[in-house]
Amino acid sequence: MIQAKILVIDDNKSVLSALELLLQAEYQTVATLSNPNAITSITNLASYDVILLDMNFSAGVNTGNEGFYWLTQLKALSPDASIVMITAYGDVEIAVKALKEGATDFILKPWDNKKLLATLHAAYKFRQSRLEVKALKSAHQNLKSLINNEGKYIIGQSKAINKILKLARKVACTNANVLITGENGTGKELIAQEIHRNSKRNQGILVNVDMGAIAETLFESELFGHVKGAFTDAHKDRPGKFEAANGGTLFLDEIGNLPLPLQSKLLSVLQNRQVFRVGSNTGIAVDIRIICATNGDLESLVSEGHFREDLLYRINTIHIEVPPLRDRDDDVLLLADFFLKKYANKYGKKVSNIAASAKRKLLNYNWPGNVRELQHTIERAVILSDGTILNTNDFLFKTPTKAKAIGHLETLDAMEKQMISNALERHDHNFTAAANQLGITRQTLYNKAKRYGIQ
Ligand SMILES: Nc1ncnc2c1ncn2[C@@H]1O[C@H](COP(=O)(O)OP(=O)(O)OP(=O)(O)O)[C@@H](O)[C@H]1O
Repeated sequence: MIQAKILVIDDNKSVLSALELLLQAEYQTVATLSNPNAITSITNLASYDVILLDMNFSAGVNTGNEGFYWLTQLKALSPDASIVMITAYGDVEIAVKALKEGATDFILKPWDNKKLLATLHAAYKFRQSRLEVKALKSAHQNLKSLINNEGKYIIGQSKAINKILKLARKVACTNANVLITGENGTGKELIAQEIHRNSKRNQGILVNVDMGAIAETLFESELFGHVKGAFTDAHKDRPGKFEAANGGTLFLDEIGNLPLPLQSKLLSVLQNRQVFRVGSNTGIAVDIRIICATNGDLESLVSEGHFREDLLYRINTIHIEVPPLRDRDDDVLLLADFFLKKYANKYGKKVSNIAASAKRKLLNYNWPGNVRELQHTIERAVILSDGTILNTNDFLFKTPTKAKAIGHLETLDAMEKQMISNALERHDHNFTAAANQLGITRQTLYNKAKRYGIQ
């Protein structure tokens, strides 16, 4: 017994009972309707998988026009149903018209039981595939919006970040290739996400390829895909990242790692907008926008002969340079606060603030690992915290803190204040050690720190 619901609409009562008898043996639910005007009163119409619809209802009329009318009504009320038309007055022309107007199939009266059952079964299968495609499409759509909006937004108020965001949003609506450079952990990937999110391609996905994480032997197949048998482990056809990013954006991180032979292949893809899977001579058209990133100096790689100059010019139509965090003082505390709230919430901690002295410590630190290091520092401190405030002791740095330049300070007082602050940071607020370094007594240091409001 097939777990499906069939509705038969025909004004001829003997046809209805014959069909009901035949179909009840095969299908779980069979309903009949002799007057099509009553379809609007069927509350669960959309739950019927297949509707078998007669084409003539008024006595003496056999044009089929009534059937076409009810076909349109049913399609509007239950767009996913498979509708099979049935008539005693059919010809090829009517059958073609019915299919064009959305019927799934067409049956002539008198019918052959076996053929009718086969037709209805095919119509039922067709409805199932249609529903599956619909579900997959919606899952795909959800997945895309999940990938594109991981909730990672750029936090920052420094001049540098504002300038970058302005530029990123400006170039987003074009198809220009973008090169993002900057030290590790400065937020290059977030900027690529921001560009994609603000572009017309945001209905497609942003595919991320970290060239630093792929073994060199796999580069080609990862990027361009392969066909079955192209190499020993190629057991089946597989699309590469270029094809996966079709209609969206391809983010090539650590582009400096791309070996020279593949640089030529990348250049050719960018020029011809088609990819060839490894082992295939058939080009596949791709519509993608490329964003590349590197923490290295591509100009130097070019002069050393490790990077193609023509490729560099192709990928750097727009160049975005992200400064290191140590040069974005205005962002440090904003980011620290953002990560504090994020991780306090994630780990269910009460901590909600950073002490003024600890803030100074964060500001005086060099952040060689940039925002990623700040993020991990705060996460660690939040996990280990017991109270509501993070103190200097919660931040332990292995590398030395940066000494704030004092050359630009204009008064002796300002210089002294900065020197005292630097010494205290360096010695983790150990007053004896800081006083030794400055060549003053502990008490003098204490008095001066108090006078300058250094805690
Ligand atoms: N301005 C920012 N606001 C919020 N989070 C940020 C910001 N910049 C970086 N991050 C976070 O810091 C981490 C590192 O950022 P991202 O991966 O974008 O840096 P990257 O420059 O691409 O690093 P790499 O060169 O190592 O690939 C990520 O978790 C990211 O979410």
